[in-house]
Amino acid sequence: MPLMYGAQSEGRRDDETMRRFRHDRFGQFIHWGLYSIPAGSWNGVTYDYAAEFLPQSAGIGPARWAGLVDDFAAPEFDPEAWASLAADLGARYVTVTAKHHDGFCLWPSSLTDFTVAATPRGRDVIGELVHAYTARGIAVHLYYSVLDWHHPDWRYAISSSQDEEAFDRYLSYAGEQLRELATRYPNVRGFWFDGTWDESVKANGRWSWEIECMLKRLIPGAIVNSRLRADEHGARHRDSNGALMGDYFSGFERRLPDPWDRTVTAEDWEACVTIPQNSWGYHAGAEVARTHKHPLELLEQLVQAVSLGGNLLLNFGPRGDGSFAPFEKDVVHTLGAWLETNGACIYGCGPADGWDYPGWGYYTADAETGAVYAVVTRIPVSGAIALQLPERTRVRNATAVATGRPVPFAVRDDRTVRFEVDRASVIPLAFALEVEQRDDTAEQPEVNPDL
Ligand SMILES: C[C@@H]1N[C@@H](c2nc3ccccc3[nH]2)[C@H](O)[C@@H]1O
Repeated sequence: MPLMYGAQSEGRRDDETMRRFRHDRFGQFIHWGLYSIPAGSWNGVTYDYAAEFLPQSAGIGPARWAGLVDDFAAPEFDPEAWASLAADLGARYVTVTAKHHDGFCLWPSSLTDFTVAATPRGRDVIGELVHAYTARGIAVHLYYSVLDWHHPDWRYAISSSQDEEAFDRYLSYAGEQLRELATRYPNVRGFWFDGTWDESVKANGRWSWEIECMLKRLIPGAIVNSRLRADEHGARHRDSNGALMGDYFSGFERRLPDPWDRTVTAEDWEACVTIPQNSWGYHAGAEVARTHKHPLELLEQLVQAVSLGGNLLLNFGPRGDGSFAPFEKDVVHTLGAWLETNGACIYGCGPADGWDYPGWGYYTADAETGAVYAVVTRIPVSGAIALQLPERTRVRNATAVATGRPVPFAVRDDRTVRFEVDRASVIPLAFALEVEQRDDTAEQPEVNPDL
């Protein structure tokens, strides 16, 4: 159907900025704001729901919530230390909350007083972070919530002409804030939109089209996630013709596609996940919870995402004072150390065409060289890893990515090779496979069944 405000382009972007985003594969999400101070509790009551939802959970109105501005002193906020942490994690980009649903701005916006400028130290948090991350070669994306609980003209739905006039004022405010962000911080790489599911926003597809045009005019090559967009019929993420809007699909929140779902490889996409079960902002309960994910679970999610052609955005919620909790530092050390020696199977990689999901782990392939990686995350009781090869494919040799040492394997038949894996191996265990195509006339591979 003809659309005025559908997808602005067809297919994958192939410019340098998007190729870099695709190559990066791994990003760090940062949720930090006023919600980080109460950390899920209010007036002595702890609310289990996500910490950044405390105003809703505890019924705190905007005026009372704004009282937290005086407490946002952040004595431990150290942008260079945050950038070092991102580098240690192995993240190639960071997405930082410039404004979350509560409407508090982490930059000194001229459009409202509800910003860091009103805090005791008045630091331009976004400006200092953009400088520190960029200086470390880490790209920055700015998170912006269209949903805004603080602004008096926010509406969930439009049911009167007064609502329409108010919400038009709100969209003008949000549009000017986004212009301000793109103008103040022109070297950010992208914008991560959220809070766009309400009827009021879905009814304003033209506004979302104009925002995408404006940001890409102010910052040529800027990357925008699909959550910003609605078309004129209210279709989100993909327009009414099914075409992806924005530059990558960002509908996977606290979940990944199934490891065998190859349909997702048709688009660029990113999944965002938390370390606790469900809190993006710092929740004091997470420090003692036994429910947050083990670092190796998170690492497996990264490998799974790459095996399906996606990026993983892993969330960290700094405490109100600007420090990071020990359980988050554990994740940084575990993932960073593994990526230090195994990053070849992640950065610059994507799906390994023709290599079906094996169950014991994932296959990835280097997008440039075609090198295939087998990444083992579950060692079978037999200790034997069987690889089902694509047709007419031969494995010439295999090396352990972490050590570079050759790894023996048995050719079981013309479609199966088998590795013996030490069950005490540190997993994920990545093998680099040198493969070649066999033509039909070539001799059958030498089978050594007794291995
Ligand atoms: C990326 C994540 N998206 C926000 C969000 N808001 C929601 C409202 C309803 C249901 C799920 C939500 N996730 C979370 O607070 C976080 O910022």
